[in-house]
Amino acid sequence: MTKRNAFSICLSLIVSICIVNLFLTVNKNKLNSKFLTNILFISDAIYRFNVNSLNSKYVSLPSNDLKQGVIVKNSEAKKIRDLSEHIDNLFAVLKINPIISSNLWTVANVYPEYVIPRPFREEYINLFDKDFAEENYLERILKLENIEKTLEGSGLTVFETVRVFGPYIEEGTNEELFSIYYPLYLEGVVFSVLVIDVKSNFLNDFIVDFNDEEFTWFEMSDEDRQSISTIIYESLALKTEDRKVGLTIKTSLLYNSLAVLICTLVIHGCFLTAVYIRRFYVESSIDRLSGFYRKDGFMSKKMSVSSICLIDIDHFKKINDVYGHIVGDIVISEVANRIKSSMRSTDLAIRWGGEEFVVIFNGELSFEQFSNKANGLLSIINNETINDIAVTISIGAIYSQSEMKLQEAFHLSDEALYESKNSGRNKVTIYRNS
Ligand SMILES: Nc1nc2c(ncn2[C@@H]2O[C@H](COP(=O)(O)OP(=O)(O)OP(=O)(O)O)[C@@H](O)[C@H]2O)c(=O)[nH]1
Repeated sequence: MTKRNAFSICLSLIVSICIVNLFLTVNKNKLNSKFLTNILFISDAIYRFNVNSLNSKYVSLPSNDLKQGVIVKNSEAKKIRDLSEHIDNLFAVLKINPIISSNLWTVANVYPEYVIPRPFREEYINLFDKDFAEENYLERILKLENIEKTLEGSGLTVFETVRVFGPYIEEGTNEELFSIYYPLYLEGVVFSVLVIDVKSNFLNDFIVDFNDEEFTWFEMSDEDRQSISTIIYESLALKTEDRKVGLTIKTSLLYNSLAVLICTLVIHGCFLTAVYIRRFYVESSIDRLSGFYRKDGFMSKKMSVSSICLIDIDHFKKINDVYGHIVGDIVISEVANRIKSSMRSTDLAIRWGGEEFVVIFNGELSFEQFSNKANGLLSIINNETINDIAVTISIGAIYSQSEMKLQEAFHLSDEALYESKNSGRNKVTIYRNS
């Protein structure tokens, strides 16, 4: 593994850990805020039900059809509140609440002498007949759940009288449930209790649904599992500032590691692709014969330069004609090699034409140094033959204190080159531009 690869993997790993942590934190907050918002929707729906039930009319029993959906204590109730529509509405609203949704089991409104459950189950008739034989239905619930009959003197707000009980197995149906008891008060005195029964798995299902929507892998923590009643009570009953809102939620180490691994592979893959694309781009911009950059990449660039040399092999056509094109190629390649050997890493060489090259000198360079470099190029070629051929070059150069566009520098160098060629070749002509 190369150093660069190892570095990329380490960096990808660190970035992935940060991304996964951030993702989980953001979504944990999102889950808790979704939980709280929907708890408040439940409160809201119950409040509306309360108002509606206070304003509902009374209907007579037993002649009314309503009796089918009502459990009446010893047939004593002669008049009951007509709550069918409101309780059906409440049931429908709770059914689409993401916290409860398909886990909604029963909604029941309990009055002293009658109970209106939705859905109506035959098992409830026996249950109420047996358990509530001695007392009226409401009294029994208030006693069992320790709910205040009157608000006055209790020091509690209406919301704080809510009770959450569970999990327990419901007699008759054998369903494992949580029950939320919501007492309804009129002028501070309780007149009814609304009971919402949900299957015990509701909170777990809420988290699973969230996972499906948000691609998270949250699980209920043991802490949450043991305190579902408290969590629901605190969210429903307490004032915002008193609420310790929130599910603690956990994530498994296995899934966390998997997420980090996938993330690392993706980031590292992107890095490798970027390196590959860059290499492809660089390689495709290199001239194969000389190893210099190709001219096309620089034609469009609005590059600024100060000093450049334009180098042209003398009588190259003759070399081609006498020794052949292949030898001509060898000469081009060797001339390029020799130029390259006298360049600094900051300098840049471009094959500008067939046997014409441009060398751009970057960084600080005095005129004297520049002139020495140009003359050095001349002698590095003419000092030693190439394939037993005496090869010379001519150079036209521009030396400038200030920067100018590459195209402009090239034109000036071309004029200088013309002078070198006209004055016998194997020469350097430098224009100074101040
Ligand atoms: N072998 C070879 N020849 C090339 C290549 N590219 C261009 N040439 C040839 O280079 C020659 C350039 O000749 P000219 O432009 O007339 O210049 P010259 O003969 O060098 O004469 P001066 O520049 O005036 O000294 C042409 O014959 C081109 O065919 C190449 O890649 N390989």
